[in-house]
Amino acid sequence: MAASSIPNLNTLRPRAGGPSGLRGRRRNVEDGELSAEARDRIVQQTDNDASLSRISAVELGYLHDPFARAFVDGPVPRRYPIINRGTYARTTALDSLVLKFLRESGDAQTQVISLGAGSDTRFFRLAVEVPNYTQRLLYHELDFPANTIAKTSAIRRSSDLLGAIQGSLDVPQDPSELVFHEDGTGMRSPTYNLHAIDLRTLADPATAPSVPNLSTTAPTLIISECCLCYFPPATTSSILRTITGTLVPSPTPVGLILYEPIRPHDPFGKVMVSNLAARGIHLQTLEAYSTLSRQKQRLRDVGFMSGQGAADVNFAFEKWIDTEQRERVAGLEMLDELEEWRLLAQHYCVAWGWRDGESEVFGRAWSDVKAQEDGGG
Ligand SMILES: C[S@@+](CC[C@H](N)C(=O)[O-])C[C@H]1O[C@@H](n2cnc3c(N)ncnc32)[C@H](O)[C@@H]1O
Repeated sequence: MAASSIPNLNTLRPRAGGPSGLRGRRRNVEDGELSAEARDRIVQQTDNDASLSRISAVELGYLHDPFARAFVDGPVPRRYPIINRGTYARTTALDSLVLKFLRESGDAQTQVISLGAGSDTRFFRLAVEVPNYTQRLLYHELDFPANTIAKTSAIRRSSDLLGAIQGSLDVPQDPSELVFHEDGTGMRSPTYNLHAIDLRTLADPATAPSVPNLSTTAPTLIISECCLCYFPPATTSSILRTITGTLVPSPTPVGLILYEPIRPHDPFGKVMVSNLAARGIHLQTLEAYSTLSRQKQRLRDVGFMSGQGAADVNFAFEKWIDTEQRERVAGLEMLDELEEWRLLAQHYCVAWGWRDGESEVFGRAWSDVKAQEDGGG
């Protein structure tokens, strides 16, 4: 397993003797030992791990995703059963929040801004699964140039990815609607847009780069799936304030979905933190937003005042996914240690919050989503 394969459900599994465990590691990589470029590279490469986990879950039948393979060449190692289940639960949980928002929006134009999207396939899956929504959806993915260049090149090579984008356009035949940047770092279209932007440059609204094709008025869903956790808490708040204050200002409704690790202070959490440190990653948000209530408070602090909710992945798997699907997933692979799955899944959370304008689109979409209280099962 690659040393850069962090941090998701895969490598945070605290199995001391296992391939991703601590045994054999003599010391952690201290922050000061790495240059800023080296630290950025480690963070960029976390996408590779997310992508490999997605493919493992797809190939074993957990997820249906005809696009996951388009971003990775060669054989993909099979992940542990609890990791595959985690990838399934996380993807399904986030999908359900996204779909509730799109469904509730009806015929209105909508927008998604996916921060640190990496090789994420959500837009492409939506384009084929719910094409009636994606024709009215402006979808923006932001990541480091290193990752958007790779994704742009994969899109150019893949008739399936291109077909999904073209199929989402109202006028699929018009080639002028789909433009690849000359430098190969991204692309734009009336639906799918890929931007090479270092998110830290959004922290200061005065110098933030423009995001082409961004609507200031369409109800907007921001997704951070294991991304904002890489920044200091003050930087994540500034980035979110720039988006909600300058790029998509009030009264446009804006919702946010976060997926990131939590609970660093119990024995499992401590190993999780050590595993990350051994690879040169110090997640500052993990300390600051360590519980579900702290996650909800942070959402309020950055202006998502109309509503907030949070749940760990174990809760989302138990309460959001219907019995039939859970039984299907349970039948795919033997899960030796149910307790290990629960522990792992309790250390990742989905948090969501919104600022509604008059339309109250997020309130209608999300107010009935089952949230979890801290300490609750
Ligand atoms: C763990 S990966 C998650 C990828 C994707 N969201 C998923 O869940 O499959 C984290 C992503 O955040 C991106 N990222 C982290 N810091 C970033 C920054 N400063 N600017 C742009 N992207 C960043 C990384 O490059 C990487 O693609």
